[in-house]
Parts: sequence; C-alpha cells; structure tokens
Amino acid sequence: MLHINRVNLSVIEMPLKLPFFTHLGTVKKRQSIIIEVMDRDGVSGLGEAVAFSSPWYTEETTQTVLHMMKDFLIPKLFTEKINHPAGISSIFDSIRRNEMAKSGIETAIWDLYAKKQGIPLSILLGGSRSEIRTGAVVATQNEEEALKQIEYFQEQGYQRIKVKISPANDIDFLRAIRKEYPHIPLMADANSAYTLNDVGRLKVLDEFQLLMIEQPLSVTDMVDHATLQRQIATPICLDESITSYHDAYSAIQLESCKIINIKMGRVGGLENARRIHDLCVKHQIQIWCGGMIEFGVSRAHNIALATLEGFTIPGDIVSSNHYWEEDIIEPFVEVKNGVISVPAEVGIGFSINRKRLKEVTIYNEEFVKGKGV
Ligand SMILES: O=C(O)CCC(=O)c1ccccc1C(=O)O
Ligand SMILES: [Mg+2]
Repeated sequence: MLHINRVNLSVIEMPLKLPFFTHLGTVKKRQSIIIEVMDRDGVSGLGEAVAFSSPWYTEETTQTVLHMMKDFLIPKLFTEKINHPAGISSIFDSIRRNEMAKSGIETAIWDLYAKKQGIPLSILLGGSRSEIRTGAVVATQNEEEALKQIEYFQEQGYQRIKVKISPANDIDFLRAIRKEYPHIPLMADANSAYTLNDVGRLKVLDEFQLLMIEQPLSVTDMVDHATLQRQIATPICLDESITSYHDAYSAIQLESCKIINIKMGRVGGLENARRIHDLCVKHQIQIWCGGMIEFGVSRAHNIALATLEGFTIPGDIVSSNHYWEEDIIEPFVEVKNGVISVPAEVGIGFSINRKRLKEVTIYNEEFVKGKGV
C-alpha cells in the first residue's frame, strides 16, 4: 500500500522563447503547476498539471486546478486506500471531469511508485522503446517565418512537421509549404476552427497529402467529425474531443477519426491514457503523444508514455530548449536526429532543478496529512 502524506504544489511561470500562435489566441507566457508527492518513507514523485492560465484549450485553468487539488483531490489522496497508481483514476471518478488536475496528481504518484520499485516509469507502464520519434510544431501564420522554422526543424531531424491552420490561413499557407517541401511528413492542427459548412475548403486540403488534420471541428462534434471523415481523404485526428476512455470508444464506434492524439493531461492521467492506447491498438486506430507546451516534468511523463507500442506516429515532444531558456529539470530533454532516448534511471528519469524551480515559482503551498486536510 502507498502512504502519501505530503503534497507540495508550485505554480510556475515562464515566458516562451517565441509566441505560440493558434486561431484561439497567442501564448506568450506559460503557467503550470508542479506537483511533488511524498510518502511516509520520504520517497517523492513529480507531476505537472498542464492547464493554462485561461480556459482557451480546455475549461480548466491554473486556478481551477489549484482549487480542485486543494479542496477535493488531495483530501481524497490522504483518506483513500491506494494500492497502485493504476487505481487512482477510479478513486478520482467521484469527482467530475477536471482531468488536468487529476492527471497532475496521478502522474506524480506513478513516478513515486516507479521509484519505490526501482524501475523506470516507461517499464512500469509496459513500454518497450529505448527511443521515441518526435515531431515539431510551427505555431505562426506568417508564411516566411513558418518556412524558416521548418528549415530549422528539418536540420534538427524532427520526423514530422505540424502547422496550425484556420479558415483564415490554410490553403495558400499549405501550398507555400508544399512548394518548398513537397515530401516532408506534414500535418495540420485546426484546434476546432471549422464547421461542416467548410467541407468544401477542407476537401481542397486533400491535395496537400497531409498525414492528418487534427481537430477540425468543435470539441463535442463527434457526429459531425464522422460526417466530415466520410467526405475527405485526409485522416482526421481527434485531440480536444477525447477527454476520456468513453470519448475514445464513441469516436471509434462512430468512425469520427482514424487517429487519436493522446495527452495524459486531457484524459485524467497515465492510466486513462494507457486504457485509450489499448483500445486504439485493438481497433487499429493510430495514436501519437500530444504536447501542451509543457515544462520538463510533463515532458518526461510524455516520453515514458510514448514508449508504449501503440505510439507509432512521432509525437509533439520537443527539446526542453525549444520553448524555454532554461527548463526546470536536469538534464534537459534533448532531441537528436529526430529521436529522444528514453532514460534508464528510475521513475521519470529526470530530476528537478530546485534552484530553477524556485526562480520561476510564483506561488507555493504544501499539504501535510493530518494537518487541516
Ligand atoms: O507542446 C507542443 O509542442 C505543441 C502542441 C500543441 O499544438 C498544443 C499546445 C498547447 C495546447 C494545445 C495544443 C494542440 O495540440 O492543440
Ligand atoms: Mg491539437
């Protein structure tokens, strides 16, 4: 049994090296919450809750995550019996949604458990890869800037390029990219910028031989995505629409997509991510590991998750120094020739740089079992 008796939360904030543009808004500064759980033997585990400071990508925010953790999740952690991290998501089931808050805590306990077992998290999860393939994201609508970034990503060996699109910036933009790079593995992420009224536009995109189009329609448009998929050749990948195992099940049954982007934060943690992985493998739905412009802790968890055999498409897992001047982990995540080597050390295989964490912490709170919670 696990005896968690202390949880430390640090809200951190860092500017991005480059603004990250989507049609929903531009991220210039990133907040995140680093969670450290500790058991009665003094073993600790790290997690990261990847909600943004405003609810543009999901409904959660830094503040809602803090509230959920403090008032609901941490009290549960201190009172419920936990035998294995795989059981935490069902303990949290009595609290609706708030997947990023749940994931932050659940992933920290996976790290702690792997450390107690003395094995890497990737092995504990059942992963089999010693390196994972990665892709990079171009989040600008400036054509010249995009081409420059793609050239740089190509030099770095990234195995797939993703660009952000919207009806205001799609056909001409993709045509310009395809003119320079006719053969690179290319995909487009729409973050729900389209509706079924845009079928004509979306059909045109078939000519660009995209690996997939990610989340073209709105979050709850499971049926409309199925309608769209019947009319376009480009495979649809769902991101925002998949917040649970049941969403993945529905999407598969309805044939709303051919590919799913799995983000542990969006689905409530590693166990749910693993269950969705297994379901997709069973139904021959391709999967890849998504990114959240995260810091090193979440990035390390992504690396462990992406070692599962079903993750066949390069994910959005870039080097630490892609977004950050100085990440909070040691060593930094590094992409070499388009791959990241999976750490062989115990747990997530990266340690926290305490000095750097302190520098970027804007709020810290500690919860001790038996003391007020
Ligand atoms: O982490 C990355 O490298 C970027 C991944 C990305 O596109 C993204 C980043 C933050 C929020 C949503 C998304 C998305 O996949 O839609
Ligand atoms: Mg996306």
